[in-house]
Amino acid sequence: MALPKKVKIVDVGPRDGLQNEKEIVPTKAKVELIHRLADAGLPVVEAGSFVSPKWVPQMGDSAEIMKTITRKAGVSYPVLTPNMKGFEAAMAVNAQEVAIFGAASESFSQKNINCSIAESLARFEPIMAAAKEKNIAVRGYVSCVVGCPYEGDIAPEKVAEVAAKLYEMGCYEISLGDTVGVGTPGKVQDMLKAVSAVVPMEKLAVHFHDTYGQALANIYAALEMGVSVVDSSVAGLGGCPYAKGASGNVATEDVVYMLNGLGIETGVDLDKLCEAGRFISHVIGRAPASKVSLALGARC
Ligand SMILES: CC(C)(COP(=O)([O-])OP(=O)([O-])OC[C@H]1O[C@@H](n2cnc3c(N)ncnc32)[C@H](O)[C@@H]1OP(=O)([O-])[O-])[C@@H](O)C(=O)NCCC(=O)NCCSC(=O)C[C@@](C)(O)CC(=O)[O-]
Repeated sequence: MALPKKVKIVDVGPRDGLQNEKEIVPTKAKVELIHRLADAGLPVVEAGSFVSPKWVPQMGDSAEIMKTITRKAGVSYPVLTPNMKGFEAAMAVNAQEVAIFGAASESFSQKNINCSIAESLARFEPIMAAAKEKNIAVRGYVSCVVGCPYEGDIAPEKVAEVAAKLYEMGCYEISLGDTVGVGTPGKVQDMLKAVSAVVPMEKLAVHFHDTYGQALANIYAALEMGVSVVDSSVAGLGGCPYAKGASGNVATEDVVYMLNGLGIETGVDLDKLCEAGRFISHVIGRAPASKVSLALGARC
């Protein structure tokens, strides 16, 4: 299949990235990062997460962030909402898009959101109903689409089953998360084949962590199958607090560089993006986990 001409990049750095930092990043720096990402041309910047602050204290300032950011026209700022409490909190600060998050692994579902897959879907029902009434877009995540930190390999059919349920419930897009980054291109294509049999390919996004250095190859494999939405994290920030050892998402800088090389349009300014990555890396006291950012930095 021909590669897509355009790819939508969803930068999840301010959420997926910063939720896993040991030190809590100051709210002011998160706001600045979100502004810089929007200014670099990212059409979607995941801004925070309305989960329990006892579970993920790093996201405890999401309401403050949503109240403080200047929202750029044409940019979406989704936030995670695991239940009605989170959804209502997100509505109180005028979120226009939310994301619900389930898993294809029972064990991961229990560790991450303290309930079974079936219970999680039941919790999402009232969110979907309320979102429909308020005209709020809902994105659906499925974690552990290739492997699980507790159960090992996950069957593509199980991923397809959960993705189909989220799609039938009304999610406008389903993001397929390789939470622990164990996927390789063949496995990713097998998984996408199963999922696209029940959810249209144009409604699917891929979300790869780069733990084993496979993320770019996996993205290319997904593009070959017709996927045109890619999640990534500026400077390769992140990991999941309930997936020990998982490294950050693939770096947005590296994805943009690859897509530029393929002649695929993203609307993202690579220089501004690298600046945003260096900014947040300076705040957290680490070099960016983006090879492209390091290579371009070395040339300056
Ligand atoms: C889902 C819950 C809340 C269930 O947690 P629970 O303990 O089962 O919930 P509960 O309803 O029994 O409530 C317990 C306490 O939490 C409070 N609470 C309950 N809900 C909320 C809320 N929304 N906001 C704030 N507070 C909340 C509630 O008020 C109560 O407070 P207490 O009475 O003890 O003081 C919990 O398990 C949780 O917060 N988990 C966090 C999960 C998380 O954030 N994981 C990381 C994001 S997912 C991810 O990274 C993967 C992804 C998406 O990137 C894709 C991939 O890579 O695979």
